[in-house]
Amino acid sequence: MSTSIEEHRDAVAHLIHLADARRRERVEDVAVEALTNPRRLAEDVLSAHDLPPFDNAQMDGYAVAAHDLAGATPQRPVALPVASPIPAGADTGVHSPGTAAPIMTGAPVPKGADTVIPIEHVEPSRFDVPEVRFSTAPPPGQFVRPQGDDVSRGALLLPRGTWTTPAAIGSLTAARVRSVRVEGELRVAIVSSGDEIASGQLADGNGVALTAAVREVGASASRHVVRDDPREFASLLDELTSTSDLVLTTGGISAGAYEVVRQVLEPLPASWFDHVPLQPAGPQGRALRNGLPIVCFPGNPVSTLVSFELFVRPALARSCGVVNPDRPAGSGRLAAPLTSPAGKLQVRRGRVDDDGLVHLVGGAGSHLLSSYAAATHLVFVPADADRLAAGDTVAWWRIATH
Ligand SMILES: Nc1nc2c(c(=O)[nH]1)N[C@H]1C(S)=C(S)[C@@H](COP(=O)(O)OP(=O)(O)OC[C@H]3O[C@@H](n4cnc5c(N)ncnc54)[C@H](O)[C@@H]3O)O[C@H]1N2
Ligand code: MOO
Repeated sequence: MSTSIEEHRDAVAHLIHLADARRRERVEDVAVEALTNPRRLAEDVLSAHDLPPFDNAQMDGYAVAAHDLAGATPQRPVALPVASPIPAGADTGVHSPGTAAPIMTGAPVPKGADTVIPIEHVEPSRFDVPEVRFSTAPPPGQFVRPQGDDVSRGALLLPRGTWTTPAAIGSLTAARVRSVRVEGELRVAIVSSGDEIASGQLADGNGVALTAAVREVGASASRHVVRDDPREFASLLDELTSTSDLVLTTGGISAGAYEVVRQVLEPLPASWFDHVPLQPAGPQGRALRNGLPIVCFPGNPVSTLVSFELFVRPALARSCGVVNPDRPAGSGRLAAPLTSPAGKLQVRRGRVDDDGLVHLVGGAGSHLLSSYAAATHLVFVPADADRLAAGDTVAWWRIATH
């Protein structure tokens, strides 16, 4: 009895779990500016500074001492002479009592002033006048962002386990943290096999596509090409054992005479190479070699990408901390009839229109990569159906993100 799609998916998820454990064994110091992919902080980060670093204005307006405006009303406004203006970037100065100093958003509030009056509440609403009037008594502290309001010196800035999102990186940079200790990245090696690829007769479309797919979920990827030579493949795997957490191979697993991936890996104790009831991407494989998890995809380009979507992407995205690791799923009515191999789950490429109708894009052939590129959805035709009529309901995953 052949392995079910679910069994293979679960076994691959276990391999990715092992890959994730390899990743977690490593921590490294990384420059904050180099944190392009989200990483997990491996330790608490404390702030060495108050943020904001000084009391500063929240509004463009006038800095005053609130007690100078005590008793101000529209009927009895208080007039104050205008002091020197304070732009953002100025040093913290000293406020002259009984004056109002023009102050810009973010500029340091001078010692002795405690309140900012927005320019629109000042009469006249201008900075280039010798005197201004105020017709309300503000509460002390109004529109002043106090030193240390966001985080105070010595306090926890970001706890261990935080993902380095743009906000986290911004926060670290604001606190002048230059590098942080983070958990290792999940390093995925992508190995394309085949003399036709190694010689350049065909371009390594699969390797480049998988590299992009792996990076898209936040793992790091390296791309390698080997000839149909078992020794070359084995020696590359030896090398990858210390530099990678997971290997994805493409090609070399079916029934031909030069199936290098299968030849090298199938004899290993934990290996499995067989077909799952799926079209395309029927032939599949997996192995564990010297502790290195390896997932093997068929070489046809559509088969490779469908394999990645079904068997690897959800678990890999979960390991990389993606909040919604599964593709958005739904269902809709077919725009036209189709036929499908009985007994196999068929995965077609499609688009869903504004009315929810599902249109197939291109044929079922696993070499039709440009139709895959034109599609926005994977469309699933159940194993128990060998034909469907227009109007029948099919399930889909939305694969387009742009
Ligand atoms: N006698 C049988 N032949 C085949 C069977 C079968 O069951 N019995 N299965 C077919 C199916 S289905 C598939 S899928 C392929 C899988 O074969 P492999 O995984 O061994 O892949 P290759 O033979 O190496 O290549 C298949 C195809 O893909 C092209 N390819 C390979 N690598 C790349 C790459 N990196 N970039 C772009 N294109 C690539 C390669 O040139 C071939 O055209 O086996 C069928 N045969
Ligand atoms: O399963 Mo193959 O992946 O049909 O082309």
